[in-house]
Amino acid sequence: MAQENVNVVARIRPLSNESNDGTCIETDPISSTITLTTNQKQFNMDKVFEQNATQEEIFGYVQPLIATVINGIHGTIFAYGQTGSGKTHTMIGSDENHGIIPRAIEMIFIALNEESEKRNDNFKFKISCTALQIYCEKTYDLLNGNEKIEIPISDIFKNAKEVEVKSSDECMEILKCGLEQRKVSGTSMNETSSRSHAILTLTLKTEYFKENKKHERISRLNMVDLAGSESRKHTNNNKTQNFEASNINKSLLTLGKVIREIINPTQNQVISYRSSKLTMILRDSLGGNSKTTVIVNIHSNSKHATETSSTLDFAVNVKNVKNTAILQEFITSKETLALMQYCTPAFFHSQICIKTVTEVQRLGEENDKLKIELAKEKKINRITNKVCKFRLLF
Ligand SMILES: Nc1ncnc2c1ncn2[C@@H]1O[C@H](COP(=O)(O)OP(=O)(O)OP(=O)(O)O)[C@@H](O)[C@H]1O
Repeated sequence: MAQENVNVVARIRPLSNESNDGTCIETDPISSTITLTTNQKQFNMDKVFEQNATQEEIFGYVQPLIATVINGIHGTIFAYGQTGSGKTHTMIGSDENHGIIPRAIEMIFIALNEESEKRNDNFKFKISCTALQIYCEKTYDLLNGNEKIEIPISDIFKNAKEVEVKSSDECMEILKCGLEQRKVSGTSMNETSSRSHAILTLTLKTEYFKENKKHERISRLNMVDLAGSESRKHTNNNKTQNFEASNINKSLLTLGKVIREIINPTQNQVISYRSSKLTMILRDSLGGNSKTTVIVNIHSNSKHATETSSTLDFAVNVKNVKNTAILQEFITSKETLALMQYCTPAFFHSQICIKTVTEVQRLGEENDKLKIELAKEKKINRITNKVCKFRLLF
């Protein structure tokens, strides 16, 4: 269970023609460095994608993370950056030019269907999805058809509507319907500006038998399209948009604060995950049990130099966050499976049961070891008795 840093990749969007002020950065893709030309400050990333990078190239970079989710490890990909920097373009894209989410869904279905064909009947899988939005510090379920019902944050994934999907097309159809409920509005910075953070989660359950043992894996892939930070200087917002922007900025500031707390812990400090809905949901992805990639989207026009600088500061900080991703596998022996027949299916699938099963399995294994030791001891006793009898004869 090795610790691993959050992986951070920068994607520079093409310069917009809002002004002819040129760019505020220089990039070196070989050393993955971005230099802010206003103060020559250098920022080191794990990878830098320049303006002409395609959606395929970006997806190619996150493919290994998706492969690990397919193999039973939790994963998170999230896009961070100022408004209009290309987060939704990167995560969702358009019908003609798919972003990470539709490509990831397709990859997962292809991989699991192939595995299923390869192993004949000895491989089953189930995929389900949830879609949430955090709008003005309230969490809503994008799949329940009623955007007005706020869902309680305590155990959010249990409270969210989870829909089982049988194909990538079905999954995309459902998520698209959900995303249509998302709060979006036209601002002076972006005609289709997201006013909420969207969190789409796929849960993958796979099972197969090996050496009379059932191997079950349950992993989650969180794909997050954050709302973008906004500077009042560059927007011409109405009252509602200003209220939304201040909530977005507040939750992004909390995200930054939590990250600074994780990387610079002080004695007895409790990380303030609970200070915002976003950090509560991303808790496992930042300093927890997940493999995480953050894509920082950069709007490099010179007039956005201050926002670009703060995005790059965020990138450098989040790169120092360490996660410990653990294989989410439950192995059950034939004996335990037999025992489980006495449980109701609901009980069987509950967390409690999984814990009980793991405990029963652990005790079973301990029992097997004890039996072997006992057998060895009996054998030694028999030999000792024989030696004693033999000695008595002489
Ligand atoms: N790499 C890119 N190549 C081509 N067009 C891009 C790229 N990145 C962004 N755009 C375009 O810029 C506009 C704004 O992008 P997008 O909506 O993805 O920004 P955003 O960061 O999600 O903004 P917000 O935070 O306001 O929702 C869109 O029209 C999008 O198509």
